[in-house]
Amino acid sequence: MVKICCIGGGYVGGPTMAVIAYKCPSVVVTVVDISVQRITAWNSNQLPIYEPGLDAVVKHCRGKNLFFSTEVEKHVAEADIVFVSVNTPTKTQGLGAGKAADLTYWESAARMIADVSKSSKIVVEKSTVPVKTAEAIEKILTHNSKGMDFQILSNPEFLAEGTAINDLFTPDRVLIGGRETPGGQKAIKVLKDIYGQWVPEERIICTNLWSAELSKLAANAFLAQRISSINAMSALCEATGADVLQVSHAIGKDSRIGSKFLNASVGFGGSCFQKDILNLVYICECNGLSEVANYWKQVIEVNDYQKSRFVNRIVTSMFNTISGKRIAILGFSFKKDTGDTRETPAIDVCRGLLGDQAQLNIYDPQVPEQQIHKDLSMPKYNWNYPIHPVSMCSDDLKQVRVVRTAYEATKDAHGICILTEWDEFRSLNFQKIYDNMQKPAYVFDGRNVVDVEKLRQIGFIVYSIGKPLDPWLKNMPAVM
Ligand SMILES: NC(=O)C1=CN([C@@H]2O[C@H](COP(=O)(O)OP(=O)(O)OC[C@H]3O[C@@H](n4cnc5c(N)ncnc54)[C@H](O)[C@@H]3O)[C@@H](O)[C@H]2O)C=CC1
Ligand SMILES: O=C(O)[C@H]1O[C@H](OP(=O)(O)OP(=O)(O)OC[C@H]2O[C@@H](n3ccc(=O)[nH]c3=O)[C@H](O)[C@@H]2O)[C@H](O)[C@@H](O)[C@@H]1O
Repeated sequence: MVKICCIGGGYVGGPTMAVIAYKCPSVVVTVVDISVQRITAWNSNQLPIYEPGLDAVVKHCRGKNLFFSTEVEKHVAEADIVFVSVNTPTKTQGLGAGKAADLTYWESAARMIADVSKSSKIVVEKSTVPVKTAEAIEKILTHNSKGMDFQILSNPEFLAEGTAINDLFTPDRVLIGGRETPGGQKAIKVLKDIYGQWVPEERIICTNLWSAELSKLAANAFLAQRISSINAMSALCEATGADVLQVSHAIGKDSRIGSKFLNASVGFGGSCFQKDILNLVYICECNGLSEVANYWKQVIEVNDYQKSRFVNRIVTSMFNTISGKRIAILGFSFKKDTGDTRETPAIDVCRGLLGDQAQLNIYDPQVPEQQIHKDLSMPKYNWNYPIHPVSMCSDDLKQVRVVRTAYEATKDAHGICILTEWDEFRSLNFQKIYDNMQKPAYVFDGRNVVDVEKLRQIGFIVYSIGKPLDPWLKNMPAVM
């Protein structure tokens, strides 16, 4: 019986291992984490992450062939295959600060594997890492191997939050990179046989280690680039009277371009796009490829521009002052169907509004109040100037109220900002909301979820990213 241990029970480790256990009943899977709180939650009815469909998968296997434990060393020692799915955030200090990946957690996991192992193992990079990380990990493991054989595989994860279970059940592809040696190829086959229990063979791509590592960074860079491209177009649409929804529909019909991932928005968020592109930029710079680095950096510059453009729109639309005005923030997570707020555009938008002295009523169906306060009060690292993190003034933070419904958030507000595309925002009773707001009442839709014409008929002044401007906004001074 194959024993798998996964170090790191986060957004990737938890769902990925749950699905392997579900699809491979003969494999015993144990997820280990140093966070007692997370493991306790995995063993409870309140899982540590909100992900549609995850509860059912976990309940089906937990206690049978899926286990969650804080006994990290014991389970690593017993495993045949060790997945490493620890966090790899952007470095905030020292060499490469603001861009390079911080591999502290990864390295300590690798050293621990070397220390506690008493048998040969396959070690799988599940975390997203800089290309050539496997080489460093190999060195750590082989220098401490005591004669055991460690094969390193790169098996990056492509799931997206909010659709993780579906993505894992029917992945577009599974990527496995390994050494081109007999030992490396044998290890690839072991992992391929596991995925092969539910993923069709033609969807399992096997490459060398460096291609697998780089493909993960490249995939995220290409995806984020599409969003920055359509967001750049959204600014031009607003300036010219074109409609970004019509433009994305028209270009997406070209099968070479394709229709997915062309939704203009207030900006992309999430724990990975910015981090992985910065990492790519750093690797390019280290390899002397400054033109390539600058090209990818621009994807993030446009994303930052889109967030500040949105804040500027709000301020100028409201007579250039939002001081003391109450603004309802609908949605705080970085996308719908997740409670994750890492790098959510809502943080930058809220900080921008608070910096202009607004009062905020924030509502999100999945993000707890304490998380919102934590996110807004944390010093903000600017990736260009990482050594000067900016903190919010504590008086500004006192202007934040977290509420429990969209109706509560919008009561007596001057304006509404929609920052996450939660389905429930599409079916709100906007007439009722309008009646309870200050006038003129504004809606700033950062996700193109509302019916602009319908809201204008009710009486709202509506701004929707990339849509033809409301006559009210056209007469306001230029904002960029
Ligand atoms: N979040 C996502 O949707 C995706 C993330 N990734 C990548 O997967 C990796 C993990 O991401 P997330 O799961 O989102 O991170 P996360 O922060 O949710 O989870 C990481 C977990 O690792 C644990 N950990 C850290 N060091 C440890 C150690 N030495 N021993 C045991 N546990 C340890 C932490 O306590 C934490 O619970 C990252 O490299 C990320 O870039 C890849 C694809 C999708
Ligand atoms: O490496 C990772 O962490 C993952 O990053 C993304 O997944 P995720 O960040 O969970 O979610 P996405 O659906 O990609 O959305 C990211 C951000 O882009 C925004 N977005 C997405 C699509 C779009 O058309 N427009 C747009 O603004 C979303 O609202 C969200 O803020 C990738 O889609 C995954 O393939 C990858 O595994």
